[in-house]
Parts: sequence; C-alpha cells; structure tokens
Amino acid sequence: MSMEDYDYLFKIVLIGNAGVGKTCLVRRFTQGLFPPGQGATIGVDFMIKTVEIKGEKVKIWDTAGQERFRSITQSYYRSANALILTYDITCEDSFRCLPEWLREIEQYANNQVVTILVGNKIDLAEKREVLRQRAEDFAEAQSMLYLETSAKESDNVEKLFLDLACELIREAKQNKLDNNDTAPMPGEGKTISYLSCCSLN
Ligand SMILES: Nc1nc2c(ncn2[C@@H]2O[C@H](COP(=O)(O)OP(=O)(O)OP(=O)(O)O)[C@@H](O)[C@H]2O)c(=O)[nH]1
Repeated sequence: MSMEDYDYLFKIVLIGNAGVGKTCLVRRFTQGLFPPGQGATIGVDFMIKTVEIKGEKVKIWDTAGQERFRSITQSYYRSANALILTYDITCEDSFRCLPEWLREIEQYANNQVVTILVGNKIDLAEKREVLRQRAEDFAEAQSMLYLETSAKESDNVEKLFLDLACELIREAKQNKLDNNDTAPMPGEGKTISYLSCCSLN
C-alpha cells in the first residue's frame, strides 16, 4: 500500500496472558490461518502485521504474554490506538489476571485508547471455566466492550478487527485521536468503548 492510499495509520496491540491465543487471532485475521502447534511469541518486534481495513492502514502488534517480556511489551503499547485485552474462556487464571492487565493499561496506555475485552477459544465450550455473563459484567464495570471469539473456528475474528478499525476511523474523524507515532504521556489510561459504526452482522 502506498502512502497516498490511506488517511490514517492505527496501531492495535494485543495483550493478555501467555497462551490465550493472541498470535492465533492475528494470524487468523491477517492470513486466514489457524497454525497447528503455534509456539510462544518471543518479545514483540517480529510479530507486527500491517493490513488494510476499510481503506486505512492498520498495524497489529502481537505481544508476548510471558512475564519476562513485560518490560518490552509495555513500551510498545504506549502509542497504541486500540488494545485487544485477551483471555482464554477455558482458563480461569487468564481471567483472574485481567485486573493486573488493566493496571498496566492505566499506567502506560494513551488515555484515548479504545480497549476491547476478548474471551477466546469458544470452540472449547465443554471446557469453559469463565461464564459469559461474568465476563460481560466485568467488561461493563470497566466500560469495555466484550466479544467472544474462536481463532480456531474463525468465530467473530473479522468482526473484532473490523469493528475496532471502524471505531478508530470514527474517532479519528472527530479529531479525538492522537494519530501520530509519538508516545503519549503515560499515566492517564482509561478504557472506552462504543463500537457502533459498521458491525459485520
Ligand atoms: N481450541 C482453540 N485453541 C486455540 C485458539 N486460539 C489459540 N489456541 C491455541 O492456544 C495455544 C496458544 O496460542 P497462541 O496464539 O500462541 O497464544 P498467545 O496468546 O499468542 O501466546 P504467547 O505468544 O505465549 O503470549 C496454541 O496451542 C493454539 O493452538 C482457539 O480459538 N481455539
């Protein structure tokens, strides 16, 4: 895509515990694949994908969940326009860690960042440990939108990225968004959500 083909450059960063499916969500969306035996992401730098969504250029950053990479990933989501906070519906632990991730968002993210909570692996319904209602209540209390996905079965993955892109475009058009690549001042993070403009279904 050349520079003239788009008006905005958005940065979407996936965060959440190791193994919840961040890499698989990105690969499903960007390549239409569910890779067998997906290995752990090491750091972040080589997991950036640039895609065109609704005629705009969107960079999707896949961060690693492991504690030892946290200090790397923090600096990467400072300039994020949107955060996809992911947990695994079959893993209670990944849900219990959400407040910890929210504290990081508070501390490091742009105060205009759009945050969406995603419960992944809904194809494993029989192994579910986190009830949908519980996650919805949590998301509502934090003013986040909530979506359940399956990277494996491709459920809601397109919707997730397209709805986010639409919201970012809408906000940018209202001049609410800091669109440049410079890091915003940390410390005033808050979560907002109103994905409305062009939902797929
Ligand atoms: N059944 C099922 N398995 C999934 C799904 N998404 C991911 N997985 C599996 O979960 C494991 C972890 O997936 P990753 O995408 O590597 O998880 P991650 O969050 O990127 O992990 P880190 O890179 O370590 O932070 C892999 O074995 C995937 O095959 C899903 O939607 N359904």
